[in-house]
Amino acid sequence: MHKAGSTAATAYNTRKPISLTIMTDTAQIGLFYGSSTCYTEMAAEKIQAQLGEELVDIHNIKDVPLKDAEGYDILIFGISTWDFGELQEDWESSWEDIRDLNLEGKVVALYGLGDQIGYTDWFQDALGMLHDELSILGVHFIGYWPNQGYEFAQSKALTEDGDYFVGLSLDDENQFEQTDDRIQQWVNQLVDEMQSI
Ligand SMILES: Cc1cc2nc3c(=O)[nH]c(=O)nc-3n(C[C@H](O)[C@H](O)[C@H](O)COP(=O)(O)O)c2cc1C
Repeated sequence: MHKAGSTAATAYNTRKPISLTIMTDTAQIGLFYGSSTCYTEMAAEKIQAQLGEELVDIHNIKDVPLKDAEGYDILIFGISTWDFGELQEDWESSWEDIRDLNLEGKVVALYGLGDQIGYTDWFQDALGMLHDELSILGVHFIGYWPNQGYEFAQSKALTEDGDYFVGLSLDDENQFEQTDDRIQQWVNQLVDEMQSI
C-alpha cells in the first residue's frame, strides 16, 4: 500500500510499500524537464500524478538551474528531440552545466518525446544524448524501456543490443493514445526498480 494520504493512482493501492527512501512527507523525487510545445511538460504532470504529487517536485529547466537536481536522491529527467536529432532548446542552453553537476550515485530515470514517423532517422536522439552525458557523472539509471511497438529507422536512445530505450519513449504525434498506459507501466516499473536498490 502506498503511504497514508498519498495521491498515487489507485493502481498502486495493492502494491507493496515504496522503498523507505521515498516514503517521507518531503518530496524526494525531482523531475526536471525541458519542453518547447508542452508535450514533455504534460508527460511530467502525468508521471507526477502516477507517482504521487507529494513525492515529486516538477521543475521546468527554463526556470530553474539544473544544479537544483543535486538536492534530490531520485531524479527524473524529461527531454524532447528537435531539428533532426538535436536537443530541445532549454536543454541545449543548460547542456554545459551537466558536467559540473555532482550526481554521483543518484538514482536517475529518463523519458523522452519524439516523432518516430516524421523523424524516423533521429527518433529520440536527445534522450540518448542526455543518457550519455549523465553516464559520465556516475548515476544509477533505472527505467529502461522495451523497444517494442515502435517503428523507426534509427535512434541514439537505444541500448547497444537495440532491445531497450534508455528511458521511457513517448510519441504523442503518432501514438498519443498509448501515452497514458505507457506512463503507468513505466511508473510501475520505476517503483519496482526503486524497491530493489
Ligand atoms: C521542427 C521539429 C523537429 C523535430 N525533430 C525531431 C527529431 O529529430 N526526432 C524526434 O524524435 N522528434 C522530433 N520532433 C518531434 C518532437 O520531439 C515532438 O513533437 C515532441 O512531442 C515535442 O515535445 P515538446 O513539446 O515537449 O518539446 C520534431 C518536431 C518538430 C516540430
